[in-house]
Amino acid sequence: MEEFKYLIPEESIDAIMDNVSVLRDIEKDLRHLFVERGYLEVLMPSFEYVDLYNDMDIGIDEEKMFQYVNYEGKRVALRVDFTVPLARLYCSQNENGEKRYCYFGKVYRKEKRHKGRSSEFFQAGVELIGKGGFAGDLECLELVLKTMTCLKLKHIRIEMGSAKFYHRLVEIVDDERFIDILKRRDLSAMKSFVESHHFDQSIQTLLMTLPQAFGDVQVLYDMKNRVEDTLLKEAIEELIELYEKIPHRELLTFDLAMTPMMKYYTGIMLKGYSPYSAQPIMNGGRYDHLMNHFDREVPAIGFSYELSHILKALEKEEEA
Ligand SMILES: N[C@@H](Cc1c[nH]c[nH+]1)C(=O)O
Repeated sequence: MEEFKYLIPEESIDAIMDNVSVLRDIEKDLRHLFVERGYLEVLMPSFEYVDLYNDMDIGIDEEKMFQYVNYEGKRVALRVDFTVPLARLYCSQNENGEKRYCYFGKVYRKEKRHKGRSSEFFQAGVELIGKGGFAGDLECLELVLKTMTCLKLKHIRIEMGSAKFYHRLVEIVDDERFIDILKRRDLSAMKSFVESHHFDQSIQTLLMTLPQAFGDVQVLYDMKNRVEDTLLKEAIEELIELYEKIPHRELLTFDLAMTPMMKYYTGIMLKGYSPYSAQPIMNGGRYDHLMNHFDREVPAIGFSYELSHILKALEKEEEA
């Protein structure tokens, strides 16, 4: 036993020792900004019923949850997401109208094979509940851009996509294989896929350009001229409108091939990238139907930073 006593389970990678003070500084600055903007800090419980996440079909497989069976014989999981419990909180407290929440804490997502990857994600995020449409999107995006200075990273890029665009496209294409091809941005697979279907000409051209439909706002203008479907056009126009109204938009780029990280996204989607992090340092988006699960119609939008990814990116950026 002696030689095993320093071993740790593969779910744990070692403690964060360096730069904890940097992490706390970032957290402090973000908290200050969120609270100043009217976001109420909440400390959410670490445990939720597995059924809550499953019934809301958020797109995180059950195998990714750390679970146990409690005394009631019900399965309980360590928190895998903050957005879902906050939607529950809003509905269970019978809230109405706009509510702004912010949070700092960990979510736990099991990796299949760990490959040195952590299963603990330290998130700092906000949820803006009850503010729909353009006004809500604008408030959220402005806040994202405002937070940039808190992160201490010199190089950041914010990518925007649209779940509305994605869902409509999936509906039109009506073949599951399309999703995987899109995720891989595999041009030759897309070509064979298109050839094996009888889509009309405009959809064919759209699908073939999609894997490379990322970049500055010009991508949106080009794609807008290319699509004929009303919903697809609307989704692109939403992004363009936001871009045109937002100040300090230099950091914004677009990706129409973005696939939703979470199944609950219904409108704009946001991802933050650092050249020094393989994984996104921020994820977010609009989720207008999540609260239907509680028989409520409440629009909402939010985002969360992955503080441990940011910390690692900072270390690498400094080295470089
Ligand atoms: N909960 C999402 C991020 C998010 C917050 N609000 C909306 N989306 C995630 O963990 O990726």
